[in-house]
Amino acid sequence: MTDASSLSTDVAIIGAGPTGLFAAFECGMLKLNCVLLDALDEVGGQCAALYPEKPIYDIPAHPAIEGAALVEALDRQIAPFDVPRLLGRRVERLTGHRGDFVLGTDRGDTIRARAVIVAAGAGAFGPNRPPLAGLEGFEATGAVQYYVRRRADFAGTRIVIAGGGDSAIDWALSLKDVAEKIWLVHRRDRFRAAPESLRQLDEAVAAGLIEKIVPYQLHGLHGAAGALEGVEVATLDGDTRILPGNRLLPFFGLSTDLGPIAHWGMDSVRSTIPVVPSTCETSLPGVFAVGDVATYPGKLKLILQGFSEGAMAAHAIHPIVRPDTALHFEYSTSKGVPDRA
Ligand SMILES: Cc1cc2nc3c(=O)[nH]c(=O)nc-3n(C[C@H](O)[C@H](O)[C@H](O)COP(=O)(O)OP(=O)(O)OC[C@H]3O[C@@H](n4cnc5c(N)ncnc54)[C@H](O)[C@@H]3O)c2cc1C
Repeated sequence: MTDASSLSTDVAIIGAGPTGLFAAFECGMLKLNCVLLDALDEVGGQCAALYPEKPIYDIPAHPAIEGAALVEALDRQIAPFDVPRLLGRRVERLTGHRGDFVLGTDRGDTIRARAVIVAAGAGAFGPNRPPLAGLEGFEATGAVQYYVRRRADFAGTRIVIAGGGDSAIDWALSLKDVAEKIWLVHRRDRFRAAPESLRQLDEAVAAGLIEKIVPYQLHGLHGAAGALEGVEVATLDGDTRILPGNRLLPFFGLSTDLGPIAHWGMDSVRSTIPVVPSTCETSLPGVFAVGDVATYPGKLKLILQGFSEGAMAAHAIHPIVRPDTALHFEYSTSKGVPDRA
């Protein structure tokens, strides 16, 4: 849906990442109507926008599934419920109270909802960018990128990868099969990643497929008109060298920002929203939070945890929307899912 401007629903779900999509399924199973809203033009949140080709290994019953494939499967799972979606719209305003909320988007849409699920993940997420002179010009041509959407785009390139965590190492390992050369730059001698990744990194370094550049940090970019010809790196003592890369992939983490959500009156702590662990209700009655944006003691920012939070929130919302109908817990049956082929 692209031009709807006024809608009424049982549940408004802000964020169509993996947990927002699955929360829509759980609402559907309980016969609660919902609407999905997302600031991005496509569903899937981080999985679609940041790592569509990266395998995910910790989704139950999927030994490995790529980000895009997971999103496609979640989307197929909610298809029977015909959930309206307002994409490319950022929710800016939330007013009202438990049982009667009004949401407003930056495109002028108005959505009335009896309950709200905030599945906003990292909020307005973006990469932490290195402070290098002339960076924008190289970003504009794609010589500097922060995500790998298609490995094929890096075929035959000479890539400088910067960072010392899982993303830097995983992408170095993944791209070594297509790139001409990979340098892995880190300001410390030691990398912090899963033991198996570190083992594979040692193997690739020994085989000459990846060259570790440590302890160095990014210092400058060389080239003209957006064409990268070299990446200058420096030690803390000021020794410099130039790596003749034509692509730079800095992996310095994501900066997170709740954006407008921070002004809706809910308690928040460092870009997350504390919730009651058994229901996922926030400090604002009738507003629930699930997935990466939700926090409570023991919270793991994993997709599988977001799925279970979506189920808990949907069950907690049922009495708000259907106060006169008792909810008898049932296992999933075809009864709950309309028109499944
Ligand atoms: C490189 C990488 C690898 C990862 N690998 C794994 C892994 O192997 N296993 C795993 O479990 N997790 C992994 N994760 C983490 C996983 O992607 C997140 O836990 C997951 O995406 C959280 O889902 P979510 O739906 O809560 O939020 P998100 O995926 O962040 O989606 C939130 C959505 O909300 C939207 N939004 C935010 N604010 C608004 C607003 N005001 N109005 C409208 N829309 C809004 C955003 O546009 C976004 O689309 C990885 C993350 C990264 C970056």
